[in-house]
This record gives sequence, structure tokens and C-alpha cells, in this order.
Amino acid sequence: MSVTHLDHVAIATPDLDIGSTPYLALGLHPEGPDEDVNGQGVRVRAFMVGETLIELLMPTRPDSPIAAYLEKRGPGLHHTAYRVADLDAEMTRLRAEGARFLSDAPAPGRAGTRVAFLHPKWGAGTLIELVEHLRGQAGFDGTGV
Ligand SMILES: CC[C@@H](C(=O)O)C(=O)SCCNC(=O)CCNC(=O)[C@H](O)C(C)(C)COP(=O)(O)OP(=O)(O)OC[C@H]1O[C@@H](n2cnc3c(N)ncnc32)[C@H](O)[C@@H]1OP(=O)(O)O
Ligand SMILES: [Co+2]
Repeated sequence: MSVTHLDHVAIATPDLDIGSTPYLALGLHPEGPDEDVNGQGVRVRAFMVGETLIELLMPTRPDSPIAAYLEKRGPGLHHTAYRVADLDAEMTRLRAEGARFLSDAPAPGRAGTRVAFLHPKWGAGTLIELVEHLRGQAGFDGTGV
């Protein structure tokens, strides 16, 4: 099987503390400190639920995809992300099936991951991310190695 886990569910928010309120009330705790992912123009706060993260995304600059999303749609569900063992192989496989990726190559994600996004039109109206965890990293499951 190509996808091994629902890796994370991402929520766009203009303010990480305000966005955290429901998750703290649910009894969840942030996974370590907030992290800036500069290539995406976001600051991330993550909450673990079982084997899946809730990823709160706040824009750090006006040209961030999250700033554009908040401007057009307001705070809310931004994307779902699926873990794969070999992202390059998965991109090649899906492209051969006509999938439309938003970049030619994977980009750096949170916590040392590599990520790639599929166009929301291909995702039947939702933005889908594929994530590859590196060997030895939390979440790496060895599949396909
Ligand atoms: C923290 C790092 C990393 C991780 O480790 O997990 C991340 O998650 S980073 C997350 C932020 N980065 C990204 O989202 C990168 C990929 N996104 C993009 O390239 C753009 O956001 C986009 C998806 C191409 C949209 O860009 P936009 O300028 O808004 O383009 P359009 O307005 O033309 O949108 C096209 C079409 O898609 C609809 N849309 C846009 N965003 C979403 C969304 N999140 N979910 C569902 N649909 C979305 C938009 O409404 C347009 O639809 P139509 O109006 O029907 O054409
Ligand atoms: Co993500």
C-alpha cells in the first residue's frame, strides 16, 4: 500500500494561541515548541492525537499560502496529509496516473519531513499533501526500505 498513515490534519489560523483553544480544551498538548517552516511562510504548532497530528498553521509573511487562504476563506480546515515511505516514487506513480502536483519536487516540511501538495481540483475540492519522514525520525515506520 502506498499510503501508510493519516499523518496530519492542518488548520489555518491567524493566531496560534486562539487556534489552540479548542485542542487545549479537549485535553491535547503541543508537541514541542512552535516551528517556523520558512519555505512555506508558516509557523506551526502541532498536537498529537493517536498517530495523527493536528497542525495549526499561522502565516509569517503576506505571500504565505496560509495568508491567501485566510484572506479568501477565513480560519478553518486547510489540508489533509498522508504519509508515504518513498515520496519520489509516489510522485512518479501518481503523475503517471495524471495527478497534478503543485511543485516539480518535494519541499522541506515540519520536523525534517519532505512534502508535496496535489492541486485541490485533483483532490476533489480538498488540498492533499504527501509526507515522507526520514529514516530514524519519529513517525518513520521503515515501510519500503
Ligand atoms: C508546515 C509545513 C508543511 C507541513 O510540514 O505539513 C505544510 O503543511 S505547509 C502548508 C502551506 N503550504 C501550501 O499550502 C502549499 C501548497 N498550496 C498552494 O500552492 C496554494 O495554497 C494553492 C492550493 C495552489 C491555492 O493557491 P491560491 O492562490 O489560493 O490559488 P487559487 O485561488 O487559484 O486556488 C485554486 C482553487 O483551489 C481552491 N483552494 C485553494 N486552497 C484550497 C484549500 N486549502 N482547500 C481546498 N481548496 C482550495 C481555490 O478555492 C480555487 O478553487 P476555485 O475557485 O474553484 O478555482
Ligand atoms: Co501540512
